[in-house]
Amino acid sequence: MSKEIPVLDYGLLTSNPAKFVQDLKQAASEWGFFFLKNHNIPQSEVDKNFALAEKFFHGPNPGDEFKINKDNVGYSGRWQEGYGMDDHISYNFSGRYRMPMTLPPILAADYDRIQEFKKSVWELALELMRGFAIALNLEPDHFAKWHDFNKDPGMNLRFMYYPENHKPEEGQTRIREHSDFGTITVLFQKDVGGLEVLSPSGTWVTAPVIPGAPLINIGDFLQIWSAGELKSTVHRLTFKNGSAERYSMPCFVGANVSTLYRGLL
Ligand SMILES: O=C(O)CCC(=O)C(=O)O
Ligand SMILES: [Fe+2]
Repeated sequence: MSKEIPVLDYGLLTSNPAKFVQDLKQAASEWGFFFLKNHNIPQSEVDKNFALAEKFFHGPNPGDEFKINKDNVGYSGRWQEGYGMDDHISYNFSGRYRMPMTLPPILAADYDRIQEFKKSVWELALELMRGFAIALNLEPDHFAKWHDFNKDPGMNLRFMYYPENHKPEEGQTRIREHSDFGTITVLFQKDVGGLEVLSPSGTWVTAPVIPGAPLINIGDFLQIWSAGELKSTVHRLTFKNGSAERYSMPCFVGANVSTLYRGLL
């Protein structure tokens, strides 16, 4: 079993699909986490998002009207999560439909581009779901067919900012230990790492930042849906692992909001 988070080559999907599916299954059943290189999401778009996030989080507080709403869209300030102990700021671009004029002005101009970006991540996640289905001897669309981007996608693209904080108090974290609840998460990291992942042997392993390779993990629902074959793994960011300013961009991909999960199991 690998001591490090596996790095998968998406290029194998065309050159050697059987090997890709095998790697995918091994990574997801041992670690529940893997890096993916040679995917088709343009790095230039990822860079634009991080540049925008930097402008946004360093800009003025967007104000109450842009605070996170019942549709899980909007801004959350410091210490609003993790029972008041998590030190991060975020902006959630959930779902598919939203009028640009309701976005904070700094983000509004990029609305269409961000929706396109979400769609490209969504499509990548669907290809991975097909790989998982094949790996588990299910029909290829077994998971993917419940994820229709044109309906009511269970998607949240999140800009995250961890401010520099050299004096955290006892018990404070950047993001506390948790697993993600959906199907698949695709995490883009900028330049500063620090994410810790619980390894198969039960030790915390710090994920590197691999330029051009997002970190992908299985969510709770895919773990349940695969009868535990694919693992939803606990992860966290503590201050022990660094206090420098950090940007990340997780994209949480989940089944359509209208899906009655109970019927799928
Ligand atoms: O910022 C990160 O690297 C991880 C964020 C995360 O795990 C989450 O938002 O669920
Ligand atoms: Fe997470």
